[in-house]
Amino acid sequence: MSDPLISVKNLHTQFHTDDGTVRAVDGIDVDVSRGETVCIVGESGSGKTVTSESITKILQMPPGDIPIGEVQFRDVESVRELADQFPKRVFDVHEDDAPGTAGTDVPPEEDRPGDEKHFVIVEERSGDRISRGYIDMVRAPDNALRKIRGGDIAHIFQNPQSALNPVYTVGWQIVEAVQLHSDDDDEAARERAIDLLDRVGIPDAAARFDDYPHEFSGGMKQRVIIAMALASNPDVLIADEPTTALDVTIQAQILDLLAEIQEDLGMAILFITHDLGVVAEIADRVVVMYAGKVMESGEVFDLFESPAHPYTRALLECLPGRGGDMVSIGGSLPSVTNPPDGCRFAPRCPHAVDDCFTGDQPPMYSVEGADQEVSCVFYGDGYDESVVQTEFAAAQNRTARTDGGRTTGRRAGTDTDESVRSDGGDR
Ligand SMILES: Nc1ncnc2c1ncn2[C@@H]1O[C@H](COP(=O)(O)OP(=O)(O)OP(=O)(O)O)[C@@H](O)[C@H]1O
Ligand code: NI
Repeated sequence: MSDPLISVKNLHTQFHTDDGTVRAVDGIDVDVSRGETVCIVGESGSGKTVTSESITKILQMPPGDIPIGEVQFRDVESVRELADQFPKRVFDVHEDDAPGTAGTDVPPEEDRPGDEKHFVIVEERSGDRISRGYIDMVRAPDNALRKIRGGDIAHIFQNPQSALNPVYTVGWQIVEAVQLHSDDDDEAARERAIDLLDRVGIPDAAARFDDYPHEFSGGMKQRVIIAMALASNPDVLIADEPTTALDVTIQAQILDLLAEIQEDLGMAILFITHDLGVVAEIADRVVVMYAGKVMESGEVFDLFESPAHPYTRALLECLPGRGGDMVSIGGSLPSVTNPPDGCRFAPRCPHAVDDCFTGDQPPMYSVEGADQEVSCVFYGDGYDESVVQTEFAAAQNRTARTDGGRTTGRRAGTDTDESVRSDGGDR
């Protein structure tokens, strides 16, 4: 299997505020491969935007800070290009191994202190040519990041208004984006801009070239933004709620457009949304975030078919047409400056047992028979995962019955502890 194009590893993004350190993203892993759409989904405040902005460091730093973690950009062309310009670190090359199976000896991050300068990591060569490696965007200096941002990795945002300059024509703004990444003269750039407008479905593109942003509807503006993002032929598109401001019909059209473009160009898309309906439309893989942590990740059909984490189940039940009513999840996100021990979702989880309230967030366990991983103690040894695979709402009722109504999350489910633990973790 080939490497993902983007590998977010153990990312921690914090904000130092007067009220303490906000742990907005608290050790998450996300992979995105070429041709793949990965959706990060979660409630408001779960850390989706901060994650996406940490990847290319468009995040304001300070107040933002990334004390731990790597964002590996594994585009070998970019690695070669930057390796020529910046100091690079070469790790052991296993030339004897069969192609594509070479092991690497890249030490874990904590064993590479003071290595900031070496953000270009070469893992493998064939002859003199770099064949495998990555750019660690967290450590990359601004001049290296500028090459990648808007070129190899493009961002689109929720509000097209703010991304377009009202005083310049739409055509001119795309020409500018084209020329930023090519040597095209004005004539060639103009032609390319019209092609791009046409590509994103602006009717009569040549005639609209000289129009100003205010002459476009919201949906058409978002198409223009996508055209600008495509101007550089990016390998990765990061889209943060790009359709949230649009009405449903237009939203569906924009999602179709992105899927189409992806099929044509084979780029990787990281798509941020709080809307599981949108996820169902476009995702290949899903990452469910909650309070700065990943609760569950997996292939979209598996995850919708059999959500593993109680939080994912709760989110899915909020979808109209599922589980009857719009059930909203009781309670609210935990404190971001002083998060609880154990699973971040435990205080709101109807299945929580004592182990859910101690230690760190549970590790990511593989879900048997599915392409899915879940951070929930019930998937560990000695637990029976079927306990959490009941309907969320039903489980809530049952908890209320056995508990005589739950006043604190802390004791929820303790009187069912014995039935929950299955000896030796038989399945
Ligand atoms: N500049 C900042 N200073 C302090 N805290 C911040 C800052 N930016 C974000 N946060 C906090 O980080 C956490 C994650 O925010 P983020 O914007 O990533 O959430 P989100 O999942 O994108 O939510 P939404 O769906 O509302 O966009 C929140 O608690 C937020 O208040
Ligand atoms: Ni956001």
